[in-house]
Amino acid sequence: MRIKICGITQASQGRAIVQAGATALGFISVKASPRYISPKEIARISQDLPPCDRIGVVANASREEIVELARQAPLTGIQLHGNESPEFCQTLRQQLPGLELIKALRIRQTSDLEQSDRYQAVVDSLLLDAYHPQQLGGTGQTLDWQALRSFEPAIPWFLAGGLTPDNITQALTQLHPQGIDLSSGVERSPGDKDLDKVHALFQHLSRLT
Ligand SMILES: O=C(O)c1ccccc1N[C@@H]1O[C@H](COP(=O)(O)O)[C@@H](O)[C@H]1O
Repeated sequence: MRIKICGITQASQGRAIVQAGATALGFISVKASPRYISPKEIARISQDLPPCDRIGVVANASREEIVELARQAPLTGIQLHGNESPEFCQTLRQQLPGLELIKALRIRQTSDLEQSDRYQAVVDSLLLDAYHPQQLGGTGQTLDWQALRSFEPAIPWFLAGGLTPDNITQALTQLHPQGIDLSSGVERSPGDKDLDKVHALFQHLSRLT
């Protein structure tokens, strides 16, 4: 299973998190977020990381802004966390053929899962996050895992939204995503990761396998 820890702002924390077992790190390129990090800083942190996927998280950015982000920072993928349309994703995929595209869907009610049908041919992976009226992400709000049990898209998906070391076992006994994504659940404050929580997460995960 892929394990993505999002909202990295410090090189030493990024390194320690990959050494603990994360397969992917997420960097928030959304200026309104308290976890925002510039492309230059992403490039600096990436220089010293063990091998891992490096995902830039954007929300309602223009194609030009995303292409520029990918030019400045050595990313392996882009997570689209806003209201990007399937057509937008398809064109972006043609512009950035080497990069993984992850489309985040913010789920308010079970019927919102139907949106996924329109994205499966134009992105590499999906990510399900909880809906919040004021915040785009990093909210700490969980999804109704029971309601997701029938979610079986044709492409890989990440479960996100309020996952923590304390609830990950419960989530993964109900659901079998190809990846999980955690941010605020392994933090001391926005952008400052708590390595004790990260290690606790991997302990819980090791008991599941
Ligand atoms: O973390 C942010 O600040 C953020 C801002 C804008 C878009 C996405 C953001 N984070 C994403 O939110 C989810 C879940 O976070 P949490 O575990 O509930 O705190 C995760 O996919 C982050 O990539």
